[in-house]
Amino acid sequence: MSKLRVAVLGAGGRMGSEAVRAVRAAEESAGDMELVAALGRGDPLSTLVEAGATVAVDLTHPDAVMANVEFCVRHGIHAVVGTTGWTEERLAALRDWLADSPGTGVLIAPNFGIGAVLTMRFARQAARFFESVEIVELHHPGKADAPSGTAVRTAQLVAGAREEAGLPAQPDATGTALPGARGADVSGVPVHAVRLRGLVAHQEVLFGGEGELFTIRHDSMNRASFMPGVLLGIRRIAGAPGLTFGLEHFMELDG
Ligand SMILES: NC(=O)C1=CN([C@@H]2O[C@H](COP(=O)(O)OP(=O)(O)OC[C@H]3O[C@@H](n4cnc5c(N)ncnc54)[C@H](O)[C@@H]3O)[C@@H](O)[C@H]2O)C=CC1
Ligand SMILES: O=C(O)C1=N[C@H](C(=O)O)C[C@H](O)C1
Repeated sequence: MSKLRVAVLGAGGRMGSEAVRAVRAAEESAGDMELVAALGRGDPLSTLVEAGATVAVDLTHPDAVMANVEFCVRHGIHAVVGTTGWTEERLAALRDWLADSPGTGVLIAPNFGIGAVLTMRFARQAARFFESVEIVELHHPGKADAPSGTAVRTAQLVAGAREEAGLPAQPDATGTALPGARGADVSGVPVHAVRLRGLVAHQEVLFGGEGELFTIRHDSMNRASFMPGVLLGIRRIAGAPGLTFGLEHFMELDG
């Protein structure tokens, strides 16, 4: 079987440099992929074509990711995307590009951490049983966006499950508040973002009912924690044309 020819975009960054290491390590151990390009800011995207990349991993910046993914899709290069910033409008544009490039696959993974994916799944399952829910995400102070893509996705999943179950809006008697004191409202779920030196990537989903609290917490202690998910995405994306949103679709969670 031919090797997957992998390119990493954002290769000089915190996640990108870890992904370069992970792909090289997989090349040594499993031998099913090879790193053919490592692009930093300012490197031309044509390098991907010249290097014959078949899968590109994007770990750049919300301002850069759209142009990168559009280039990949238009050139039939599968993309595994960890970069955040995927609004509904952006996803709609991506679906249009993919419609013009059948056979090309794009994975958007709000979080590559296996435990983070499970957190989202379990939060969705728990949502209908509790009157109240709030999300606290905690990250390193170098993070460009707030709230995190993971927290937004978690809130959307929780909100969807609440709506399906016919739950009313959450109880909250707040009348006066300093702006931001109650967090950001994501689909009716308050999301609070903490930025603190020493943190990597962490999330708590807090559920409350009468006389009962239930907390789901996930901690990524380093960026190596995301790499099994990145490699899973690289290995699966060529067999999944179109848009896959969320690593859970490659994890056989219902099997
Ligand atoms: N899905 C997941 O599991 C994870 C996602 N992320 C996301 O990945 C993204 C990157 O995070 P970090 O590595 O912490 O950021 P970072 O700032 O350390 O690295 C980003 C790198 O991308 C480079 N860059 C910017 N524009 C570029 C372009 N057009 N082409 C090539 N390189 C470009 C920058 O120079 C920098 O080296 C963020 O959106 C972050 O939220 C981060 C951790 C896990
Ligand atoms: O910027 C980060 O660090 C992370 N970004 C992703 C997000 O916004 O959810 C994933 C993880 O939380 C780390």
